Amino acid sequence: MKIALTSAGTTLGTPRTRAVHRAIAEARRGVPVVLAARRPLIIAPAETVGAEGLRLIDVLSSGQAVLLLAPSRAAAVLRHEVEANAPAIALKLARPLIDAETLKRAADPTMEQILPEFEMVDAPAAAEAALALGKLARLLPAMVAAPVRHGWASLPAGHDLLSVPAEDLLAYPAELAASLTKVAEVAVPLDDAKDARLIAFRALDQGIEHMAILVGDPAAQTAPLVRVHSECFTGDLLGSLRCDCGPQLRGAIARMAAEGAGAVLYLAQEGRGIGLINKLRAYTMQDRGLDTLDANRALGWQADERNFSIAAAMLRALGMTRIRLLTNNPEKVASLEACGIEVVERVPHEFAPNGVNDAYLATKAARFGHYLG
Ligand SMILES: Nc1nc2c(ncn2[C@@H]2O[C@H](COP(=O)(O)OP(=O)(O)OP(=O)(O)O)[C@@H](O)[C@H]2O)c(=O)[nH]1
Ligand SMILES: [Zn+2]
Repeated sequence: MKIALTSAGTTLGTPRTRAVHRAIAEARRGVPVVLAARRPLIIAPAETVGAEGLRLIDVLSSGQAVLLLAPSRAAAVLRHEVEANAPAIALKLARPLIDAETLKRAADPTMEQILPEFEMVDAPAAAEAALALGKLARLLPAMVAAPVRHGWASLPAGHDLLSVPAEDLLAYPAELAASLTKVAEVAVPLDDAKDARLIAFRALDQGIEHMAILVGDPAAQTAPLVRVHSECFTGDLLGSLRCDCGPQLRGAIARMAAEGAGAVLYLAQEGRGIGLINKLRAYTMQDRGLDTLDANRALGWQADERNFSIAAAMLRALGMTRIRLLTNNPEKVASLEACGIEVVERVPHEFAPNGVNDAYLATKAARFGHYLG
């Protein structure tokens, strides 16, 4: 099959999310994809593209090849300031594209920073969508990109690449929230709340499920107690002392049990939406002296990449649009209200520092504006 035919979203009336899911799978394997736009690009993540992928880009593209980075990462690689609000910064790459290892190091500040001098050039128009694909794939937001060669669609078999519309990548977060469906509901008595039920929500995104943990019958209350909790493998499951997530999760459930009702939304948005592996990389940067916010930025991510429209959609499906929110985070309140949820009260959810997470909590107060201590 040739490139033009694989552009899902327009063929057979398939939802526009389908091309994005396929592109995510290709990106994670390091296979280049065509970014369909007025000036189409062939792109692949710096983190996963190997020698073979780079060779394919060389064959299928012409014109200036670049490495696209988020401004916060580009500034470190270039060793000078860049426009912080630019959608992406482009660094010139010489052809043939041969050095996959250097590209990986340029993407990843946790690796040894043996880097050549890079030169900044104008970013292509579709650069933001290219970086969006890296982020959706939970890879480092660093993409190799080059203009698609004229006549690319008539290349021999074996060179057929998936094509994904740039606009579909940018529209994806909103499409995702709209795709949520309730798929299972069952009683699961918990240590801290015997009268608990789990309701699973599935979005059209590769099987990551979001859970609602209901204690009692919160929807029957005029403004039930709700905790919107982002998944934390290290804190929730392993009891990591680096954060406060474990005590916040168990504490929320215990409090709801004491009140007789409440709901915890357990969102598959690990590491404030950057994914577990990137959170572990952010921890490495924190061990080198950065705080939690600057560590995210050093990797090319924003401080908080969560999509709270998913939480709002779940609350609506559960019949809870007027809530008391257990949180210390003013952004969470604002984000939910922006999605149409009425937060009638913010209920503090503070736990004492444990000797390891003290600086993390202090940063949340000082730099994220959390109501703490
Ligand atoms: N990127 C990153 N994520 C972290 C770090 N520490 C914890 N997290 C993640 O932060 C998320 C926890 O956020 P929440 O519990 O919703 O907390 P919050 O936004 O700080 O607000 P509260 O409602 O007050 O707790 C989880 O997904 C954790 O994995 C870190 O150092 N870096
Ligand atoms: Zn945590």
